[in-house]
Amino acid sequence: MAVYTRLGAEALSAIVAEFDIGALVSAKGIAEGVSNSNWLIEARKPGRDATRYILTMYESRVETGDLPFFLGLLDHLAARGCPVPRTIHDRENRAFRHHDGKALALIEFLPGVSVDEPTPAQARAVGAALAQVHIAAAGFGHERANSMGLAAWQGLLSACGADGLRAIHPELAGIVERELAVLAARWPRDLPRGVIHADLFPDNVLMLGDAVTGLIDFYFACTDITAYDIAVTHAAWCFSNDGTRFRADLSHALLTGYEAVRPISGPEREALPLLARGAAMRFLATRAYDWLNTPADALVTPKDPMAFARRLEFYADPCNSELFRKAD
Ligand SMILES: Nc1ncnc2c1ncn2[C@@H]1O[C@H](COP(=O)(O)OP(=O)(O)OP(=O)(O)O)[C@@H](O)[C@H]1O
Ligand SMILES: N[C@@H](CCO)C(=O)O
Repeated sequence: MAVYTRLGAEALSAIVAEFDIGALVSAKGIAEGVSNSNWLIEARKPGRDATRYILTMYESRVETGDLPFFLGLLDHLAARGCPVPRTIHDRENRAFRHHDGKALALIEFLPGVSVDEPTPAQARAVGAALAQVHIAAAGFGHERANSMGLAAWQGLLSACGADGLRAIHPELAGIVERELAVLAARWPRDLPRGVIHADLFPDNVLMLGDAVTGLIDFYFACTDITAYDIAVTHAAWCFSNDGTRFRADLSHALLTGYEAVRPISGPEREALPLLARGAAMRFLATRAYDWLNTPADALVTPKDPMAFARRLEFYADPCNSELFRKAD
């Protein structure tokens, strides 16, 4: 269970008292998520119904210096009608505060559940919501470099070493060497850039039926190639979990939904096959590193790097190069 910090009832009540949300009614640790500690809390003002919130305590993977960017972005997008949670500021109008040396923030609770097996209608809605974020983020005015770009993939994979990669799968070192060389030589430099989510997996999208009710977990958000975010979302949504089965129906729906809100330009479309190889490499790199470096007794089970090696092979196959061509 990913609640790394224990907070007793007194501590939780004291934290809640720093916000103008009434008194604490209930608090429950949330098992999902691996980066931070999260609680679902309820608070009530006198004579009102209880309201739900998410309390997040940032653990070592999130830099406190990045919080003004992440939390400011949520407020910017929410104010422009995007389905993202607002932050609740404390009585001194601060978006985050500290407790026992760790940063914490209170975030609006949004209804919905994460889907395991998306339908085309759901993929379409996610594509549209992603495009809405790309447009709304344009006026945000703050920048954050992508800490998970090409240099980070190279660093993580070289830390794994060829022997480590071969221990995961006999062919993995060869795939990584070949693909990193292609990505380093051909990574686009002149495509439109903006703020991107960079990790829009199904577990970071809350849905009710076919509607997106929440995009969450913006803790990899950064300034990078806008179309790279389409590629990340494509890699995350359009395959079976193990990466063995490509879902053309979800791919078509995701891209169509996106284009209903923000057109994909000719150069962006041309670059998508390569950007998708990069997206697959990004998650292959972090998963391979975690696979080799997570202690056996850790609270979290590492995710399968081969699921993204298979996606990478799919995107690199010239037979699939038509995949991102405009349909219809
Ligand atoms: N604003 C919200 N409204 C409703 N539920 C939320 C909200 N934010 C988070 N959750 C719930 O908490 C869970 C964990 O949140 P989140 O994915 O942000 O955690 P994390 O540890 O930062 O994630 P990750 O490990 O994916 O980086 C989500 O799966 C969701 O169930
Ligand atoms: N969404 C990522 C984990 C967080 O970056 C993955 O599935 O590997």
